[in-house]
Amino acid sequence: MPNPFDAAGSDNEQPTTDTTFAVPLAHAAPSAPDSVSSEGTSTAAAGALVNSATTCNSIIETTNVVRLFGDFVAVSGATLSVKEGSVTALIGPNGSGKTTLMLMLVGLLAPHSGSIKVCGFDPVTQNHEVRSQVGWMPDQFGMWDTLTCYEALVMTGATYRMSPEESAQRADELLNLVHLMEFRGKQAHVLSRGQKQRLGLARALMHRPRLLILDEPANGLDPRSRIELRGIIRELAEQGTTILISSHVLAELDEMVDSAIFISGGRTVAQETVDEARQARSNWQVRATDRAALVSWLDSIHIAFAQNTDGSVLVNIAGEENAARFLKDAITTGVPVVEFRPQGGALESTYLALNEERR
Ligand SMILES: Nc1ncnc2c1ncn2[C@@H]1O[C@H](COP(=O)(O)OP(=O)(O)OP(=O)(O)O)[C@@H](O)[C@H]1O
Repeated sequence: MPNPFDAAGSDNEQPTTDTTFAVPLAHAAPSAPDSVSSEGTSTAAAGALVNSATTCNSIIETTNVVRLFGDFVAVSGATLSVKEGSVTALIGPNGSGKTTLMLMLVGLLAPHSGSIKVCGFDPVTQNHEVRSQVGWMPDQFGMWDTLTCYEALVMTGATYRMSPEESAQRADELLNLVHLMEFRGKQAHVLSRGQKQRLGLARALMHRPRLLILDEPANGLDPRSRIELRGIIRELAEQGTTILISSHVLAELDEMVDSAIFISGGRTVAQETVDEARQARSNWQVRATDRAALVSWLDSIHIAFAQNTDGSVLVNIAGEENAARFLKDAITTGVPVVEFRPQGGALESTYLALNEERR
């Protein structure tokens, strides 16, 4: 039976690649710290897999999670907490361990040490419970290529023990949501990369998961589809779905998420809200129609600045309140400011600062 989670491979495989879809719904016991096999891990009795949740404040809690591949430490200490109902970004450079961590959260890889709780359940020993509540969209699309889009979704519904009627209805609802209705009867292999991403998202949403984990979902999407994806994510969040999303496009995340977890070298290094990140920004770009007047005013108030090639200047002001005061003073003084904005996105600033520290 197809695996809606796209099972991870063994230690020698890249775990993000979909390799097998044969997952019985009643599972065998785990043998951590090996990779959780596609044959599954939980001793939970097979039953309806569609989300029927209890509530908790932190939907994800991890403490000192470590994952090795042979001698290589891919995740060396991940400690994080994701609040129920939030949209949280997982941000880090290439190879920092984001996918490995996500695979452990969804129960497709077992940690070597540390603890993981996803809505109170251990993804290894309570794999069945975790899967019933989590929708997982891997960064690489693996779909049963010969199935049509509609069949692929209905098949996913079956793996979650949804009734044929419910699966059929949900499949059409989701094909509409991700704008793939015109491909409903087309085999998945004819889809473009971006269309496959969208089908992957629909698949992850089939069982109305309480928690959605998305690994670089915007990969391969055109600008319009990216905007739509942001809309879908915000809408799901408004409906109460908790979302953990990894992406390298930080400017997009600024608009999409409430908070971010930063990971570097396999270790979680910071967690902050987007509001906090905005507050922490200190580089502001100012442009005036009369540049000489701007420069002379900055000199008179002893504010250091750097001149940009586009005619604007860069000033360093700590905190948004000070920035607002600076702008008010400039205008009151008669400096003809036409542009005043923070340089770089909120999360980008934190990301750069954190990675600068590590250099
Ligand atoms: N199955 C595996 N076997 C050996 N090494 C692995 C395996 N999976 C991941 N790694 C290594 O673990 C590290 C973390 O990989 P991971 O895919 O989690 O990073 P990432 O942060 O998701 O990167 P990216 O942003 O490029 O997608 C990398 O150095 C990677 O080569």
